[in-house]
Amino acid sequence: MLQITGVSRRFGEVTALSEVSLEIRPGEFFALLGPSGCGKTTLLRILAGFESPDSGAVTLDGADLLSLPAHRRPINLMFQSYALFPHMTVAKNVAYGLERERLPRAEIRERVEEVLAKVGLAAMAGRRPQQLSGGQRQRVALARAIVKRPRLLLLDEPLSALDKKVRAEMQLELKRLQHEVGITFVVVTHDQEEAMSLADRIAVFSAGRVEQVDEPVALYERPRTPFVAGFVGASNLFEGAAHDGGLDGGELGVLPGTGDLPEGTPALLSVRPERIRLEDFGVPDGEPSEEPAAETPEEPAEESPEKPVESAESPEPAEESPKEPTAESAESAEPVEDAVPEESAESAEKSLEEPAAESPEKSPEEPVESAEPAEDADPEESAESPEEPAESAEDTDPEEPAEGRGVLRGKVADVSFYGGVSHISVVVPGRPAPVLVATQGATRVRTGSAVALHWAADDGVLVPQ
Ligand SMILES: Nc1ncnc2c1ncn2[C@@H]1O[C@H](COP(=O)(O)OP(=O)(O)OP(=O)(O)O)[C@@H](O)[C@H]1O
Repeated sequence: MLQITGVSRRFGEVTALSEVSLEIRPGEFFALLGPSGCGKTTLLRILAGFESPDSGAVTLDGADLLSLPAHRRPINLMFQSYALFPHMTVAKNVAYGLERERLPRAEIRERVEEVLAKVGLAAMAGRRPQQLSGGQRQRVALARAIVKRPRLLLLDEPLSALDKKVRAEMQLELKRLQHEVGITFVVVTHDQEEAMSLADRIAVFSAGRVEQVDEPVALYERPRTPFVAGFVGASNLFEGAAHDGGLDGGELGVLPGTGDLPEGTPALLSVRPERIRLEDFGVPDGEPSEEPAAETPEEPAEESPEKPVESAESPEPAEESPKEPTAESAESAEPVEDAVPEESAESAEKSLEEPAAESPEKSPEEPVESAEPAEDADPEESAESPEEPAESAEDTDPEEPAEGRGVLRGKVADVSFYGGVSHISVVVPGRPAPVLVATQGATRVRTGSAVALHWAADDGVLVPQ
C-alpha cells in the first residue's frame, strides 16, 4: 500500500534519514521505533507532506505521494499535543475538518456522532477540552483524526502525554479502534513496550537507518543487529566469535546459541533474562546475604562461584548435600531434596566450602560439570528432578541432557521484585556486566548465593557484529 523507497534527508551536517525503504501494508498497525533523534518524526513529516526528502520515492497504492501537497494527501497526522481548540466543544473540535470541507450539516452531525460513539465520548460532546481527562482528550484527538476517513493515519507519540495507567488502557483502545475503522496506522514511538503492544510490525530505527522490520515477537526473539538486540527488551549480550553453532566467548568458554554465521565471525550472543535458568547453591559460609557490596566482581577468584560444582562431585553428596530451604533447591539438580531445612544453613555452608578449598583451581570455563546431577548421588533422590535445575521448570526440556545446556557460574549481586517478576543480577567472573536473569513470581534466591546459569542453544541468538 505505502511504499517508501530509498528516502534520505539531511539537515546541514545531520543525516536524519539515510536510504530508508519500507513497505507498509493495507490495514496494518505499523510502528516506527527508535531512540530520540533517530529520524522517525522526520519520516512521519515527509509522509504527511510537511517535509520533503532530498532523495527517494514514496507511493500510496502505486501513485506518487510526494508531488501532492499536504492537504491533498489522504493522510491525517495526529499530533503529540493533540492540538485541540480550547474554546470549542468536543463535537465542534471533531467537526472542524469536515466543516472546512463544506460537507452538508446533516452529514457532519451524523459522522461526528458516529465517531464520538466509537471512541466512547458520546456523552461528552458538549464539553470543552479542559473539562476532560488526558485520556479523554486523546480520544477527541483520535476522533478528529479519523472522522475524515483518511487512508493512512500517522500518530506521533500518541500516548506520551498520558500517565502510565491511562496509557495502558489507551493502548488497548487504540488497537481496538484501528481494527474497527480499518485505517492503516503508522505510529512513531521511542517506547519499545508501546510499539510491541500496539503494532503488527515494527521498523526499528537507529541514526537515520532502518535496522530491522519485523513482527514484535520476531524482533524480540530473533534480533538481527546488535542495536536491535540491545534496544528491544532487556538482553544479555556476550561478545565473541561464532563457533560450532554457538559463541566462543573467550574466557567464558563456548556458550550455547543458534545462528548460521560462518565459523569465527565476530558476533554477539543475545540471551534474554527469562531464558536463563538458575541453579542455586546458597550463600557460602561467612558471607552475609544482605550485603551485596561485599560481592564485587573483583573477588571472583576467592569467592569461587564454582564451589557448588565441586560439592556436586563431593564424595558424600547425598547426606551432606548443600541445602538451602528455597524453592529453587527443591527443584535443583543437586541431590538435596530430602535434606532437613533446619540443618540446611550449616550443612550447606560446610559442603559448599570444603570442596572449594580442596580444588580452588577449578574455573568457570568448565561449565558442564555443574549442570550434571551429581554422578554419585543417590539415584532415587536425584531421579526426582535431575534435569530441572531451573526455577522455571516449565521451560525445561526433560529430554535434554543437563550438560548440553551450557553453564556459567557466578554470584547473585542483587535481587529485585517488580511487575510480578524477580530480576536477579549475577556477577560472572570474566564478564564486566552482570548477567540478568528474570523468573516469574517471587524468587527465594538470595544476594550472595552461588549460582549456575543454564540455557539451551535455542535460548541464545547469534547476531553478527
Ligand atoms: N528542521 C530541522 N533542522 C535541523 N535539524 C533537524 C530538523 N529536524 C530534525 N533535525 C535533526 O534530525 C535528526 C532526526 O530528528 P527527528 O525529529 O526525525 O528524530 P526523532 O527520532 O523523531 O526524535 P524524537 O523522538 O526526539 O522526536 C535529529 O538529529 C534532529 O536534530
